[in-house]
Parts: sequence; structure tokens; C-alpha cells
Amino acid sequence: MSEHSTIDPTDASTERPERPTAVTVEGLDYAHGDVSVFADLSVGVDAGTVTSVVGPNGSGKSTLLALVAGVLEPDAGTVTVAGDGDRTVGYLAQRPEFRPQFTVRRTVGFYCSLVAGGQDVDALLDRVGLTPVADRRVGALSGGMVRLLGIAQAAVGDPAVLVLDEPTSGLDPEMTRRVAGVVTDLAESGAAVLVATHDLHLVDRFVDRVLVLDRGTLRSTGSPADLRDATGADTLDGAIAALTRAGGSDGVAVSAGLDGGVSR
Ligand SMILES: Nc1ncnc2c1ncn2[C@@H]1O[C@H](COP(=O)(O)OP(=O)(O)OP(=O)(O)O)[C@@H](O)[C@H]1O
Repeated sequence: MSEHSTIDPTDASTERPERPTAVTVEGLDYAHGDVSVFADLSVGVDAGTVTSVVGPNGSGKSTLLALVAGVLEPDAGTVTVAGDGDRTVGYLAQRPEFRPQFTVRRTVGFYCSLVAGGQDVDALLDRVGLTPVADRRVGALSGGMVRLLGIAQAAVGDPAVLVLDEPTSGLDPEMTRRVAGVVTDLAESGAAVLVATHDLHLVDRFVDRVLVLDRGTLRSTGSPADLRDATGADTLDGAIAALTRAGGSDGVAVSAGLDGGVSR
């Protein structure tokens, strides 16, 4: 059975009632054709937090995000998403594409027109810091500005869950900080933000909880500090390396002191 349904985010039966679960993945199987990516994966994502999916290339980060966003359908298992608005999940793909001849305001306005009740375009542009380039053509934006535009598009309709695939890849440190600030602001407003990234420096500074994936297996979950403590590593880099094949072994599954434990 597969489903991409909704639950009540205020449900008192959730694991951490002070931060309700916004995404519940249970018994997920998925294969790209004959390439099996997930077999019986289960994980949750809390509202009001930034949760980062990290792991080596090919570990399944983008596939997991696309499944949570509803872009892909599970072969088996369920992805349950909180929220009952017009739009429950906003998604920024790894390589977002927009019409280059449209202005920033027209692009965001188009997406705003698709949600019930509309949305204040200028307020959204302001929120992501794009007001100064609102009248610029998308084709003339820097890579960082395009990511901010992508985040604005994902945030249209105030979805309960935002899924952002590598929103800072290729950005300079200043633009990375800007994007991280926007992402943090969205989580502080109550959204569950799920971010795939290879930028462990960013994860260490801005992320509440980390999901460590390796070859489709959830190796560990916890805050960056939890992961360092549990592995005895000085840096998050070292902790992730110890938990995945990048550590030179098969990766060590660690659960001590971590929330959510380790999948099979
Ligand atoms: N369209 C596809 N067809 C076949 N196999 C695919 C497809 N997309 C991804 N895969 C495979 O699925 C696995 C997971 O890929 P995925 O892109 O989810 O990993 P990732 O962790 O996001 O990688 P990266 O860090 O390189 O972006 C990999 O083995 C990849 O080769």
C-alpha cells in the first residue's frame, strides 16, 4: 500500500508533543527501476525544526525528499504529512527551473495565484530577501538568488512541510548564510523543514536534527552535538564519516543518546 495523506499535527499521540511530528515515513520501499534505494525505511520529521538529510553521494537523500514531497510514490509503505491547508508540502528541487524571461515578482505571483485565497506576493518576496530584485528577469539572477526564488516558490501557501534539496550547493558563504537565515525563519514560523545537503558546516550551525543516510539505510539521527558525542568525533564531519562508508568501514550504527535511534 502507498499513500501520501494528511494527519492532524496536533495529535497528542505523537512522540514529542511539544514538537508535533509533521512527516511520518513508515516501512518505505522504493526502487528506481531495478535500483533498490529503500527497504523498510521509517523516520519522522518534527514541526518547527530544520532537519537535515546527510550522507554520501547516492545514499538516497534526493529520493527520500522526492518521496516526502509526493513527487515520487512509494513502492510500499507510507509517507504521512501533517497539515490541512491548500498546500501541505512545498518542494525545492535540486535544479530548479523557472522561465528566464519572467521577472521575479511575476514568477512568485504566478505561484501565489495557484493557491486558494492568493498570497501577498510582496510580503513573500520580502521574507526571502528578494524585494531589491523583484523587477529583475529571472535569467539575470545569480545562482543564490535563484535558490531564494525557489524557496519563495516552495513557501507559497505556507505549507506545513518544506522540502529543500541542496538549497546552498554552489553558493558563496554570504549567500549560504542568507539562505540558511531564510530556512531558519521558516522553521521558527512552525514549518517542518527537511533539507538535503553536503554542507556539514552549515548543518552544524543551523540544523536542529540530522538524519544520516548511507546506501538507503538510516544510520543515525540526532542533533549535531548528539552525533559528535555518540561517535567521539571532534567534528560533525568526523561523526558522519564514522557513521557511513566514508569512514573507511561499512559504517557504524550508533544509537546511544540519540533521538529516534537507528533503522535496521
Ligand atoms: N532516475 C534514476 N534512475 C535510476 N537510478 C537512480 C535514479 N535516480 C537516482 N538513482 C539511484 O538511486 C540511488 C539514490 O540516488 P539519490 O539521487 O537519491 O542519492 P543522493 O544521496 O541524493 O545523491 P547525491 O548526494 O549525489 O545527490 C543512487 O544509487 C542513484 O544512482
